[in-house]
Amino acid sequence: MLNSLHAELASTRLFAGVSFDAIERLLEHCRVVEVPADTVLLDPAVPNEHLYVLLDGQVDVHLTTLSQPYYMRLGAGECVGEMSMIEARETSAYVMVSSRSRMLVLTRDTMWSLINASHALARNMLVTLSGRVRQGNDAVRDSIHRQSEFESLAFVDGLTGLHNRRWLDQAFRRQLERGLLDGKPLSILMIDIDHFKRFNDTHGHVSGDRSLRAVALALNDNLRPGDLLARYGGEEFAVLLPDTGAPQAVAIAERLRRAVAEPKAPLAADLPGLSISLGDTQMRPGDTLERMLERADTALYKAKSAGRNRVCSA
Ligand SMILES: Nc1nc2c(ncn2[C@@H]2O[C@H](COP(=O)(O)OP(=O)(O)OP(=O)(O)O)[C@@H](O)[C@H]2O)c(=O)[nH]1
Repeated sequence: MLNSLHAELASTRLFAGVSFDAIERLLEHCRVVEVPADTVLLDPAVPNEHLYVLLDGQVDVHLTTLSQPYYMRLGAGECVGEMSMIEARETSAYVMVSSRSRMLVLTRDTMWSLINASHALARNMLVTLSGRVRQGNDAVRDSIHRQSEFESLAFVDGLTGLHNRRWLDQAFRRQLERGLLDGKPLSILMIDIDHFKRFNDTHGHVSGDRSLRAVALALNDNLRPGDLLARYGGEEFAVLLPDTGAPQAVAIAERLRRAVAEPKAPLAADLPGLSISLGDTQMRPGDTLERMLERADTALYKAKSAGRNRVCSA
């Protein structure tokens, strides 16, 4: 019986390469148990008194609650409960038996006796613990990565893929502060699609969305790498042109207007074309983002009143 157990243990992480002569007597104190599926083996709220070496079956590790998906699934050859055994503390996770399992159960005393009796087992324990630390680090890194993905998603407009108003508020403000310090010129354009309500009413919202994306792409394709573009809201866009004075800003605005009115490769080729109106303004001493946006908006309103599909300056 013991010899067949040795054979099984020899293929586990904890007992790999361990000479059983030195520990045979200690193993006699251990139990091999069968545990049905859905048994909660470890629970952070319940003190743990055992280390389990999985001989057969499968257990799931859940980090926060058992109702959350498992974080890690462990099979034959793995062990659980070693950290709480060594530290004599509560377990750091839940462990639930996910399919009927056979396990060798060690008490804390037996575990320490085994570690004292076998260098190989002590080394295996170190390697196991180091693996747990690495898994912990990986989990932290993944969660930081996911968090930064969520944060960057919070700055992106879902329909057009452009940056959104929240991003604009920060990025434009930062750039304006830099401009005020450097004393270099800086311009802002406000852009609005012409008669977009009529377009939606005539062709439907789905076509409206496609055209909105096509306009966003045309704007993006016709700006320089350092220019900042955002969807301001609805069918309105805003552009910040760093290091750009009035004549150049008007030329860029004109290039954007043409790119939409006379697209080279229209994305929504099956839909009627659209035009945009633009208002531009330049940074003045002591300017604020709000004042610049307001002036650009007033200029845009002039462009609309003057017949649309044109650029007007503040
Ligand atoms: N399809 C679609 N339509 C939108 C979206 N956001 C805003 N709109 C529509 O854009 C239209 C804007 O209408 P208005 O503000 O009256 O302006 P307009 O019809 O473009 O007229 P002018 O600006 O004066 O040329 C509204 O009908 C909105 O519903 C969007 O994400 N998708």
